[in-house]
Amino acid sequence: MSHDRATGAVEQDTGGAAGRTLPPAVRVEGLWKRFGGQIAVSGIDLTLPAGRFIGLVGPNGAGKTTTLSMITGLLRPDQGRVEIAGHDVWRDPVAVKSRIGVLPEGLRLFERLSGRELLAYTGRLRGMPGAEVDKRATQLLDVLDLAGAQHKLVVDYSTGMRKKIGLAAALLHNPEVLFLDEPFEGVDPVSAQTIRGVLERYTASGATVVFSSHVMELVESLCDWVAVMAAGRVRAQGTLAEVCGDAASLQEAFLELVGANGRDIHGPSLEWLGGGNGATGDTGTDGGER
Ligand SMILES: Nc1ncnc2c1ncn2[C@@H]1O[C@H](COP(=O)(O)OP(=O)(O)OP(=O)(O)O)[C@@H](O)[C@H]1O
Repeated sequence: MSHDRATGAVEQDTGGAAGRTLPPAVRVEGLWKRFGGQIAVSGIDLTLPAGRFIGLVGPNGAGKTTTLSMITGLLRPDQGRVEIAGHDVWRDPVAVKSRIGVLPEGLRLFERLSGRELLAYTGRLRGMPGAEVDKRATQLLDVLDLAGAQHKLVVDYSTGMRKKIGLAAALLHNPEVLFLDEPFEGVDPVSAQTIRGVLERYTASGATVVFSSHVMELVESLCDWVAVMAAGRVRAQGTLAEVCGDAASLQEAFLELVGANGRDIHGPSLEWLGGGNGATGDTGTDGGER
């Protein structure tokens, strides 16, 4: 495989195993999205290989959520194509949706169902046999440490519990590709470890995880493939080693790629900030006590 960090061009390793050539988990060509005058995603190309743990990183407003929404069929692109496991997302939505699991940002759940009922309902929507749904739900609730809360209403779940039940719902039908938007945000370290264990087990079986995150250390420790976005464009994509290049860490490579390295954080604009310099910054003559 060859790779160009600057343009993000990648000659694809197709993930072929034992003479079998797998299509990439995700292939994106010329994808655009505008919101009024704002270009959120600017004609990107992405090829994400199957069977990898893939991190999509970028600063706030880079276009990660918009991209993931278009890839998973939640938001219609203005232009461009998306294929998942060789199926066109917009021409063949049923084939695609049966193959993917999605944990979107700001996940909306059925709040008046219990965690177990939510999984039962998700299984029925997916057309799965009830006994199989029951078996998998019990295992997922157990592994994700939600067994004790399975009969509690989702509305009463904490942020971390909501992420975990959302993940269980996304995994229930054993998808080929799992998309997670900020899965670790608002999650405590114990729950994060649990989620991480489940995802590692899932990818070890040959499935693909694509997740967005701002936490470079996390991406560096979990992912073997990374795509970096900034200002609606893909700045680099490839294996972790390729994207890092000569940089000491993904964090350093990231700052360089998004053009934030050496940015002056000691400029004059916040000179009023910090203790001991006067509460109001009022330099007028009427400064006495009232
Ligand atoms: N529904 C919308 N209407 C208008 N503008 C939008 C909408 N959704 C996203 N945008 C804009 O598109 C750009 C990309 O947003 P997006 O949410 O995809 O970024 P992101 O990389 O996920 O950011 P973050 O890391 O902060 O979640 C931003 O400038 C955002 O303001």
